[in-house]
Amino acid sequence: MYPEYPAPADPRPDGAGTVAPALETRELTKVYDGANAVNAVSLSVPAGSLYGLVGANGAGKTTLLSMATGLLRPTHGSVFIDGHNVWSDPVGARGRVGLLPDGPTMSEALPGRIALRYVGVLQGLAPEVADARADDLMGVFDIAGSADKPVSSYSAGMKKKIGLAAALIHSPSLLVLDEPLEAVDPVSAVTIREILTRFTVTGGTVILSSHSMSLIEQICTHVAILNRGTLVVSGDTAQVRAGTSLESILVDTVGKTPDPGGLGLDWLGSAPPTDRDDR
Ligand SMILES: Nc1ncnc2c1ncn2[C@@H]1O[C@H](COP(=O)(O)OP(=O)(O)OP(=O)(O)O)[C@@H](O)[C@H]1O
Repeated sequence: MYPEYPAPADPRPDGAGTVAPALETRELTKVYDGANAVNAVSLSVPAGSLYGLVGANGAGKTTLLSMATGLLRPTHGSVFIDGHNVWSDPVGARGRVGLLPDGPTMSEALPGRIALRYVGVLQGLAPEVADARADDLMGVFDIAGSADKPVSSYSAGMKKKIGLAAALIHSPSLLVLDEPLEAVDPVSAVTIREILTRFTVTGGTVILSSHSMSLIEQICTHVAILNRGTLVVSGDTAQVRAGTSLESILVDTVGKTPDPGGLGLDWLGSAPPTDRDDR
């Protein structure tokens, strides 16, 4: 069940003449132990965009995406998916989303094909449709050979792929992916990138978090940079880059460019310990 959360005072209309963003967060905030993990983030993800979310470790990406998809209760703020409030209209909002969370996505005791069928049926598909789509997806992601093995036996990259298959199986309009290419081999990464690009060409929207600046620069139409929970910049990727690289913008934003001579690790490179005197 979804936690109760008050509807915002002025929910965004989805009415005639208005194209609602695929995802919109307004003043979204999460406080942990008195500190803002996410700090009043207002983000608008246009329908049909491939939106990258970047930031250093602990910047708040997972927390933001978890709140945006109704998995985590915000301390403050609101979220709309295709104009539907995630908290006051969870059925209208959540069915439109395919989510690849950071962590386990399904019962890992089940064989891959059965796990996918289970997810598909839970999403409202007829069992035979879920079976057919599960086979299609496992084929595309090159894990069909492991369809009858328990998901718990899959490698990290295979788990990522079956998680992505689970996110896609009900043909959502919005894909929310936390680090979709983490641990995925380069060949499979090309396939996933093609799938995501094709998904947006056919009208879908993707928001993904990644530490791969080259991935974001190559496939994302839009990008947002988070730093310590705060949205630093967002918009069209080329405009955000402004002729430089995302990596240098991120490093400048975080402000921790290491001085190679000043890391305080002078002992690194010294001879390893030999026999200890006290042995
Ligand atoms: N359940 C929790 N309890 C307390 N603090 C948390 C919890 N989850 C996250 N945090 C804190 O919130 C901040 C943001 O964490 P989050 O996981 O969203 O960052 P991230 O950008 O996804 O990081 P990474 O790139 O390392 O995955 C961090 O300071 C983290 O320690």
